[in-house]
Amino acid sequence: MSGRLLAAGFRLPRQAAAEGRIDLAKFTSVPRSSHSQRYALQRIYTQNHPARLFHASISRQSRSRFGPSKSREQDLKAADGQEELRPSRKEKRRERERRVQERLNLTEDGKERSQKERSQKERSQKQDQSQNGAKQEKTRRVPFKVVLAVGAGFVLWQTWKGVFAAEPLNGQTFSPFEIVDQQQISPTAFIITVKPVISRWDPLSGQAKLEWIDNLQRELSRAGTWAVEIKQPELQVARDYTPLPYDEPSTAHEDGTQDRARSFFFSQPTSPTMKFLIRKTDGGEVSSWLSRRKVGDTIELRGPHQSFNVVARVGAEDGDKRVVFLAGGTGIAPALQTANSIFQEHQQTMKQMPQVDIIWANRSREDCRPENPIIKLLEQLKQESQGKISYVCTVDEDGTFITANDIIAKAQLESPKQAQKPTASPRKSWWFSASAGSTQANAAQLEPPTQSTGKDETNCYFHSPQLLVASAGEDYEKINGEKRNPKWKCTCWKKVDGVDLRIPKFKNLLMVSGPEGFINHFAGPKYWADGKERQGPVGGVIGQLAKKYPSLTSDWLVLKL
Ligand SMILES: Cc1cc2nc3c(=O)[nH]c(=O)nc-3n(C[C@H](O)[C@H](O)[C@H](O)COP(=O)(O)OP(=O)(O)OC[C@H]3O[C@@H](n4cnc5c(N)ncnc54)[C@H](O)[C@@H]3O)c2cc1C
Repeated sequence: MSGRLLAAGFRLPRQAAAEGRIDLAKFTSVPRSSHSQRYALQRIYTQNHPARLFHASISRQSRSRFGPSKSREQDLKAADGQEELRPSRKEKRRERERRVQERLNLTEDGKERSQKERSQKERSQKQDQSQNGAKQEKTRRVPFKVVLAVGAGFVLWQTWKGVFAAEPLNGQTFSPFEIVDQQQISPTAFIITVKPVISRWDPLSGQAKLEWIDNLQRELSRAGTWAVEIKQPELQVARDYTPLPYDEPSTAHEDGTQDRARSFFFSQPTSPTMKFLIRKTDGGEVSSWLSRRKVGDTIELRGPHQSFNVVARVGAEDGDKRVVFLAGGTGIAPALQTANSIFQEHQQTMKQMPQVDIIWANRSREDCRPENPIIKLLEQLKQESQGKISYVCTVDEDGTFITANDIIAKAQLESPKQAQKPTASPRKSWWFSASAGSTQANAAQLEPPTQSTGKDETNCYFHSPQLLVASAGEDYEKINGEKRNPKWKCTCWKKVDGVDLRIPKFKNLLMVSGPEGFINHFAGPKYWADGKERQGPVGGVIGQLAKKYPSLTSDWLVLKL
């Protein structure tokens, strides 16, 4: 077959060349071995010559014998006009080039795509970055939101704490108390009894709240003087008022002893209520408003505000210490607190209890009647303390005023001449008995001072008259805004047989409480400095007495309330 084809293939171009239709020189370079090239010659021939029919017949023959190749069939079809001719080499090359180009284009496209992708990627990266930035911004914003949320939560919590979760009585917010009793004891004075209002929002149960108030009063009444503020809501002003000693229930101790139950006002000793003795002052903003309150009304209290730690100041050295209290009118309330706290402190050691003498000055006779609950209370304290607490009631109407002689008598002041007289050797306290054997040995036991303060009493906060002048009566450290603990430990030093020992040099107390004029008359005025009312130097009647009786300066502290 190939021979015939070849013959046909070469004969036809020659004939065509003879007829001048093709240039055979062109075909010399065509390798004969290549079937495709030979076929290309045929194509050239048949394209331009009617002899294609011959070619078609040959093709038909070969097709019948071997079956047409696909390309040949295409050619035949093309010859028959049914199909397009197979692509020439050039076309193929073009096609190839095109494909290459396409591929290149593709690559370029790819490149483009990759570029696009890259740019897209970059864009997406940028987007991502921007998103990340946004996220970062978000994350940056999140803490801000968190801060806001925390801040809002804190404010809410503080509000909740302040309004609902605060202690039933605290120094920051006013707490509602209900008036459960009101007792008129004289034309101008009355006692109100209040108990905390129980709200369903309270974190403490009703009973727990009452117990809390009970414990607070018990704790405070053992230290010294304290007061709470009562608010006048219409004018938004508040004044200090002194709670009366509360009813003390019976308490059992580990050593088997038991404190007696004390009930000043109620048959039932345990009554978690607070009582105030209030005098209505003409034109007074708060006292007048309080006098118009009825049982069932609500008043608002803030505190407690502790002032003098009388137990720490008077001490319990030998039982020979004295407290003289000059009280004018409602000034009896801190006098009762003082007597009660000293009595509480020494209930188990009555021998060491200082003598407490109260001189109560009143304007009207009515205030000193035995039916007056305050007189009853004083009487009860007197009896329970076995005379260690005593009281005298003076009435202006009767012309019985407190005089300088009363102070001298109660304080048992001695003039220097009397003081020079030989006296019995002083009784020894447990501090002295501890140093009875070897003073040096016991000195070490009692922690001798690392720096010798010697006789310098000015460093002793509780017992120094010099430090007391500028004191605002703040004997307690603030804990959570409340004054609860003694502010300073006493660092008084006392020389025993030439050795400095850490022994508090206790002082007698001469306390003056009442209206401003009363205090000014007996102890001289207080003064204001740095927003606080200071004790000021001792003046008035006591100041005059101190000139005559030096022991009033050396052995006594004058406290103004
Ligand atoms: C620690 C402490 C504890 C206290 N404890 C008690 C207590 O237990 N019981 C008690 O009753 N009191 C107590 N007081 C006193 C109490 O705080 C009040 O001072 C008292 O009740 C008078 O207050 P008020 O608002 O009624 O009178 P305020 O309005 O303060 O008036 C006081 C006086 O000044 C006069 N006055 C007021 N404004 C004027 C003016 N513009 N011009 C001239 N005169 C004026 C009034 O007529 C009145 O006589 C205590 C005080 C302190 C500091």
